[in-house]
Parts: sequence; C-alpha cells; structure tokens
Amino acid sequence: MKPFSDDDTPEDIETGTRKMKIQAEPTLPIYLKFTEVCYKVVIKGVTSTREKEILTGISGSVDPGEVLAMMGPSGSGKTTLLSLLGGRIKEPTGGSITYNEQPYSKHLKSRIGFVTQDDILFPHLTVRETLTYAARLRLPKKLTKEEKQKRAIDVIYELGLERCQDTMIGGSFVRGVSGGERKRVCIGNEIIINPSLLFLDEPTSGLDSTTALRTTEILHDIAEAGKTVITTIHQPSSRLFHKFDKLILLGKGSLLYFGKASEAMVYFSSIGCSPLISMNPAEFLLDLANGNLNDVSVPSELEDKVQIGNSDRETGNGKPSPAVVQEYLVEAYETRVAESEKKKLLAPMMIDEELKSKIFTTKREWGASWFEQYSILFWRGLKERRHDYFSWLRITQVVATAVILGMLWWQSGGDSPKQMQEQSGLLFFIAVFWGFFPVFTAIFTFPQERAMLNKERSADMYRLSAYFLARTTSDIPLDLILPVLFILVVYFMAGLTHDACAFFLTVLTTFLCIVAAQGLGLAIGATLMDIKKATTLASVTVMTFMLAGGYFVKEVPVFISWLRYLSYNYQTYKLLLKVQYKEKNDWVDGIKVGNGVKEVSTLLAMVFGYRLLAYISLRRMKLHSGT
Ligand SMILES: Nc1ncnc2c1ncn2[C@@H]1O[C@H](COP(=O)(O)OP(=O)(O)OP(=O)(O)O)[C@@H](O)[C@H]1O
Repeated sequence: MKPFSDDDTPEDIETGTRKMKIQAEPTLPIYLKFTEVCYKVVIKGVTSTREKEILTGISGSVDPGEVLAMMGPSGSGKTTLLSLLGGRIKEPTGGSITYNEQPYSKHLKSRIGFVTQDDILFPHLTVRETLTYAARLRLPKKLTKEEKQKRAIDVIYELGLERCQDTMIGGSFVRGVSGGERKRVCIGNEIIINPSLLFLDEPTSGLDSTTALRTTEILHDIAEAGKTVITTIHQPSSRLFHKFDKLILLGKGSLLYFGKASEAMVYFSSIGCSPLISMNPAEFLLDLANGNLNDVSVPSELEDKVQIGNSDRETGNGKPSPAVVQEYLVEAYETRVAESEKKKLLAPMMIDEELKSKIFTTKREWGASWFEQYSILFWRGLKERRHDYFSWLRITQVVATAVILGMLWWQSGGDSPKQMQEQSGLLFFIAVFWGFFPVFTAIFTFPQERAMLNKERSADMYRLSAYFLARTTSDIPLDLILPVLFILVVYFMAGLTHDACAFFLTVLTTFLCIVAAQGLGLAIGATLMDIKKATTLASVTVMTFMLAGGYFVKEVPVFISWLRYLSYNYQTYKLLLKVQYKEKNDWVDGIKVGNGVKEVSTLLAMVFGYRLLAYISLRRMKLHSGT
C-alpha cells in the first residue's frame, strides 16, 4: 500500500481518503482542436422526414494537462459534442475535429478513455474483479498477466478504492458500492489503459457535493499527469467550477462561450450580463444559457427589445424571452470572440512532427490473444450470470412447476396406450416449458449485457467471436443445473420410464431444447432494442412453434408444415416421446416412435441455426449502434 502523501490532511489520513497521485507512465500528448462543428440528425416521422440541427458551429480546443468542462442546460448538445470529439459518433455534419492536427483514426481508440453517463458495470463482480478483467483485456499483450493485475491494483489505490475493492459493484436489486465509488470504478476502467484523452459524460451527476469535488480532483490529477480531459457537467458547485481550466457553454446547440473558465464571468459582464446578487458562477451561467434573467443585470440592447413590445419576444413580465436572450448571447459571442478564437484555432500548431505521426504509427492490436479473450470472457460470464441463473425466484419457479407437474401426473405410468396418451401431455408441457422459459430469460438478461457489449466493443476490447463463443459455452454448465433439478423432481414423481439411459436422454433432449431457445432469445434481444417489442415477438414465435407442433392439430396443412422444422418444441416433444416409449409402442399421440436419429439431427441443426442467427443479429447490432 502506498504511504500517505504530504498533501493529505489529518482528516484524510483518518478517513483513509488520501489525495490521489495519479502516477501513470507518460502518454502521447494529444492536442484536441475542433472548428465549426455542426451535427444534424434526420428524424423520420410517420408522414414526413425532417432534419434536426443539434449543434451549430462549435469551436474550441484543449491541450494536454487541461480539463475542459462543457456546461449547458439539458438538451443543449453536450453529450452529442462529447461523442463527436471522442469518436463515438463518427462524422460531424460539418466542421473539423483534429488530434495533433490529424483527423480521427481508428488507431486513436487505444488512446481514448470514454466514461459514459450511465455506469455500465456488471453488478455481481467486485471492484477488483471488474478492474482486473478490464486490465487483462485492454492492456497491451506485451505485459504479463501479473503485470496487468498489478496495474489494476495500482488504479484501485490511485482512486482510493482500496476499502471497497472486495465489495460487489451492485445494481438496482443488489446492494453494492456507493454511487461515488461506482463512478470511480468507471473512471478506473478507462484510466487503466493510461489514455491520452479522457472523455467523461456527467461524472458528478447524482453525487453529493463533497464526492463530486473529490471526483473532479481526480480529473485534475489525471490532467496533471499529461492527459487531455474533457467532461460534461450539469450543476457544479462554485468550488468545483474553479477546478476547470477551460469552459464551453452551450445553449440549444450554439456556442455561448468558449475560453478559460476563470474568465467566463468577466466576459459575460463585458456583454452586460452580471449577477445582481452573489451567486455560484455555474448557476449564473446556466441561468443565462436557459434565458432566465432573474437577479441578472440586463444589457441595454436586451432592454430595448422588451420596450419595442414585440409580443412574440416578450414573456409579459418585463424580461426578454429565453429565445431573445439566447439570440443575444450567440450574437455577442459571434461578434466579440468567435472570429479571434477561430483565427487562433486555424493557425497551425507548433507540434512536433513526431507527435503528429505517432497517432498513426501505433499498431492497432488486441490486448489479449483470441484464446485469452475467450477464457477471460468465459470466466467473467460464469461469475456474473450465475447470479441470474440461480436467483431464488428462478429456482422457486422451476421447482414449483416441477412439483405441480409431478403431483398432476403422480405415478402416471406409461404402460397402456391410454396411460401413454395421458403422459404425452406431460412430455408436451416439458417441451413447451423449456422452449419458453430460456427465450425470455435471454431477452430479459440481455439488455444489460448489450450495453456492456456496446461499450466494450467500442473500446476494441475483444472480438465478437470470442465473446459469442464464451457466452455460449459459459451458459452450458449454468443451463444444465436447473433442468436437471426440474427433471429429477418430475421424472420420479410422475413415474417416467425407470431406466438410467432414458433419464439421461431426457436431460440431454431438454438441454438441446434450452440451447436452441436461448439462441432464439438472444437473436430477438439483439435485433429489437425495445424489450416490450422483443417479448411480444418472442411470445408470438414460440406460440406459433407450439401450435405447429401438432399436439393440438394433428393434420397440419402442407403450407404450414414446414414450421415443424423450425419448431424446436416439436422436435423436443417427438424426441421425449421416443425416449420414453421406444420399447413399448410403435405409435403414440399420432407420432411414429422410431430411433429418433432424424429428430436428434434436426434439433442439433436448430441449435446451430438459432445460435448462428444470434451471432448475425449481434453483428448487425454493432452496425446499428454505429460503433
Ligand atoms: N439521434 C438523435 N435523434 C434525435 N434527436 C437527437 C439525437 N441525438 C440527440 N438528439 C437531441 O439533441 C439534443 C441534444 O442532446 P444531448 O444528449 O447531446 O443533450 P445534453 O446537453 O447532453 O442533455 P443532458 O444534459 O440532458 O444529457 C436533445 O434535444 C436530443 O433529444
């Protein structure tokens, strides 16, 4: 453990919250410049399509060692600008963004850390596990596993997370670390790669002012270590505001101010807007950007606009309307500052040629080999998802269903055709239950995983194929336990064929049905972003498969009979019948009892088919997100 530093107050030492010293190795300094950045989106309505302008002509710059804060009311375009600068949205509609005077390139990905607004973390991993997995996936291959683990521990100490390193992250239903600690873990996830550029979307939202200040101090320390830090911020306290080097103030997508944070108040007073009472500068600036001029001195130009009495522009209370204020502020910035700032930005920077070329010369490579990626993701998936699989709710659901079925078909026997006919209802239910249940589990658990997949794939952490195979194989042990429990209860309560081979074949058939169903669930979850739409489509699909299964209607019309080759429920049902009655009868429930080879191969084909569909949907999902 690192010793406490001289800067730590006795209180820090007592509470263990020492001031951080970010001691990362040197990084490539990156000078970020953006001029006249515009961004539009096309909004498709039911009857018409229109363009919406989100950002208009935003210019600014930030150097290594500086923290640039972006402020503005909600919806003013902060996140959009941050995403454009961080390469998360690929192309601005206009203007240019350069990194050491070079345009964005994929090589930059490994030099950029991006902390999103939502804390996307696995709730059941501990702080240390989260950071260790990130280090093992993201740090260069040349480092050993031990060195990567050490880096994770260093980050834990740098961010003051040592006291909660073995605590689970937690989520909506699991108690875990505090909001401030969770935010620090998100920051740790990004600084672990020692990025040159660090982007953060509202890192202090939802934190109390002391924790927010501590988080901002961390950003300051990170910048001091030679990194370029850009953050959006919602409502900073005045202490926090003074920690920023540069400031961008946005209002409805337009630039109201760019410059040193410490000079913002001087600039606004120079255009006639200053607070009439003592006020937090951040609060004053946000009021201005919102067009709220309460307790603010109004410049004479704006006063005149009220006196003209243009009803559209007045709010009726003697104050100009927000639209008029916004127009005035944009115009004031354009006429007094924008030109000189643009000139400065357009002037070529005195940057070493080496710095320019280094952006492209770094070889883009994965932090781990394909097999390592697979193995890390396998163990991580197993650790995380075992909680979903073995929640008390799921166990109760499965065991309760099994007990009810066992009681309904209590020692039903399957010797006479009548008994077989009755028992076939139970087998049909098993095929339907294990055809439905995993589809919905996959759909419900996937959104969280999708967010993580998007985040990690945007940072080039691993190949999709490694993720997919790890997910598929880590599901296998988890998938086996609940069905085995279920079948153990049902099998002996209902008195199905007392034969070890029949028992294991029943388990195996159910398992194949589950793997196919999960593939379908994953494919639907990855195709439809909306969980409501996904559950509706899944219900309709599985219902159709169930009906086409031939249990209710024996003679299915030819044009619909092909559905039986998609219906894993039907193939499962047929196989279960064969497993139970192969020695006893030739026909049960209108189905010929044979050796089952055809059904096994059809079911296996479905397992591969639905998994392949899931893989294609995941690939397409990547394209949807634009990352
Ligand atoms: N893809 C999109 N399609 C339609 N509108 C969009 C899209 N992206 C952003 N917007 C709109 O652009 C505006 C700016 O959004 P953005 O998320 O950048 O704002 P913000 O300042 O970060 O807001 P907040 O502080 O609430 O997060 C909003 O009105 C938002 O609805």
